[in-house]
Amino acid sequence: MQVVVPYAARDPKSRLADVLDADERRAFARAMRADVVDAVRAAGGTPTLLTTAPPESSEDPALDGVAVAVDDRPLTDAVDDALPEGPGETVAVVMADLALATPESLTRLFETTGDVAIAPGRGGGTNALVVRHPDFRVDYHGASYRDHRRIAADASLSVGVVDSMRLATDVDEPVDFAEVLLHGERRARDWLADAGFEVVVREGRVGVRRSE
Ligand SMILES: Nc1nc2c(ncn2[C@@H]2O[C@H](COP(=O)(O)OP(=O)(O)OP(=O)(O)O)[C@@H](O)[C@H]2O)c(=O)[nH]1
Ligand SMILES: C[C@H](OP(=O)(O)O)C(=O)O
Repeated sequence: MQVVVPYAARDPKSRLADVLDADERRAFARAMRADVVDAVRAAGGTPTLLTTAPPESSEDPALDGVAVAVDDRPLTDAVDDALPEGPGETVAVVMADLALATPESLTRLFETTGDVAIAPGRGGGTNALVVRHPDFRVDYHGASYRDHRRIAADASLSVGVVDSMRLATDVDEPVDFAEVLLHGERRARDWLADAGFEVVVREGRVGVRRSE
């Protein structure tokens, strides 16, 4: 399966700016991206990094052999351009900030039937998609899960939904670090741990703190 992995290269993960400086956000975003690319490959997918700017050649050995498409238009336009253009084509879209994605969870997504299969994100977004029909188009940001269901319904397309904690967890805000530290198994978890983040329980609630 062809799998597009969108990646915002210029100022990644701006909502983490309160806890990570710009270099750290870039490094953490790359760690998540590497985990996603590995998981896609292990699930039998062929990843193409859809990035707003070309990676520097020495930037990331995890991208060795990965096709790169540079498109600096907004996310929706860039992804739309990568979707199936004719019958019989299938393209998946898996966001680069799914730090908990595993080969097993992606295999479930890839095997979910429907003209469109959607893995919703917590908070109303769309973390991953499989598109098997040329009439489907994306509309990201906001309540994009609802918007994507509506777009599919308007085009009389069938929709499968994947109920997956791992695919529902995109890392947008510092509170999401707890999920990565608790459930992550690879680079993104190690990056946070190396940067001094740890899970804390305060008044019965799980949070994170960074050691000095
Ligand atoms: N190619 C491409 N990818 C994007 C763009 N905007 C976001 N992405 C990627 O899409 C996924 C979801 O992005 P968001 O969480 O909405 O945005 P973000 O840039 O990662 O983070 P914030 O700056 O905190 O909003 C991530 O993998 C991003 O790297 C874009 O304009 N173009
Ligand atoms: C791309 C966007 O991500 P979010 O901003 O919800 O993390 C969405 O899922 O529509």
